[in-house]
Amino acid sequence: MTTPTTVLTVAGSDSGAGAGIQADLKVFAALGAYGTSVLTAVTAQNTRGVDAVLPLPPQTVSDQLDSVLSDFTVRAVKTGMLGTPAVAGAIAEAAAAGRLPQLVVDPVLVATSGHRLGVVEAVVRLLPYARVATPNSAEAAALTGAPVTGVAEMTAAARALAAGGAEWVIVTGGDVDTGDEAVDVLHGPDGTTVLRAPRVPTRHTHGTGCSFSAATAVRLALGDPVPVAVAAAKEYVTRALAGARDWELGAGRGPMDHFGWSA
Ligand SMILES: Nc1ncnc2c1ncn2[C@@H]1O[C@H](COP(=O)(O)OP(=O)(O)OP(=O)(O)O)[C@@H](O)[C@H]1O
Ligand SMILES: Cc1ncc(COP(=O)(O)O)c(N)n1
Repeated sequence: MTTPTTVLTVAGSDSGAGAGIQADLKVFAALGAYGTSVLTAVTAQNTRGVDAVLPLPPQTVSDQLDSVLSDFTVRAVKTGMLGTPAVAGAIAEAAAAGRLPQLVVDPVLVATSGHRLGVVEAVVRLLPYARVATPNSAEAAALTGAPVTGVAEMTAAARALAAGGAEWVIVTGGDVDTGDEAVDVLHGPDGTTVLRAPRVPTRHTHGTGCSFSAATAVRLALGDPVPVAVAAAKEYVTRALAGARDWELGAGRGPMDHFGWSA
C-alpha cells in the first residue's frame, strides 16, 4: 500500500488561477504531493487585478480544517491569504493545538496588482507557529515597520521577524532591485544565508510568492531540512518563471509554467 505525501493549503481562491489555492494545488501536484485545501476567501481575480473579495466565515474555515485533518495525515501546511483577523484566529487556534505540522506562513497582505488581501494583525497571530515564514520585501516592511529595499534591510527584517516568533524566515526579493539576480535572505537557528538565482526577465510573475511557499511546504513534507527545502523551492520557481517567460495568457501579470510545459 502506498500513501502519497499529503500537504494542505489554507488560502484564498484566485479565479484566474495564477495565485492562491489554485497555484498551490498545481505546485503540490507538480512536485509529487497530494494536495488538500481549505478556502479562506473567494476572490474575483485575473491577471490584471482583483475585482472583488468575499471572506468566508471563520466557522466555514474551521469546518474545512476539521474535515481535512480528521481524514488525512497531513505532513505540512501552508497558509496564504487569511482574509480577516477572525479567520486568522481560527487558523491560529488550530496551530496552537498542534494540528498544523511544518507550518509555512506566506504573509499575504497585498496582491501584485496592489489590491489589499490581508491585514498585519491577522498575520502576526500566526507567525509564532510558523516553521518558516516567507514574506516578500513589502510584507517584511509592513510587519517590521522598517523599509526593505536592499539585501542589508532584507537581512535585518528576516532577523527581526525570527526574533518575533517564526523559527525560520525567508524574505523574498522578487521586487528588490538586485540587478540580474533574484535574491532572497534566509535566517534561522543555523544563521543567515543569502540565496541567489538568475532573474528571469518576464511580466508573468503572478503567484511567485504563493508558489514559492507551496513548494517549500512540499519539500518539508518530503523530509528536507528548511535550508534545503527553500533552495529547492527557489529552483522550482526560477524554472517555472523561465517556462512562462513568453506565454501570452491574460493581458496583465500572467501565471507561471507550474508543470514545465515550456521547459
Ligand atoms: N523575475 C524573477 N526571476 C527569478 N526569480 C524571481 C523573480 N521574481 C520573483 N522571483 C523569486 O520568486 C520567489 C517569490 O518571491 P517574490 O518576492 O516575488 O514573492 P511575492 O512578491 O510574494 O510574489 P507574488 O506577490 O508575486 O506572489 C523568490 O524566490 C524570488 O526570488
Ligand atoms: C487569492 C490570492 N492569494 C494570494 C495572492 C498573492 O499573489 P500575487 O501577489 O502574485 O498577486 C493573490 N493575488 N490572490
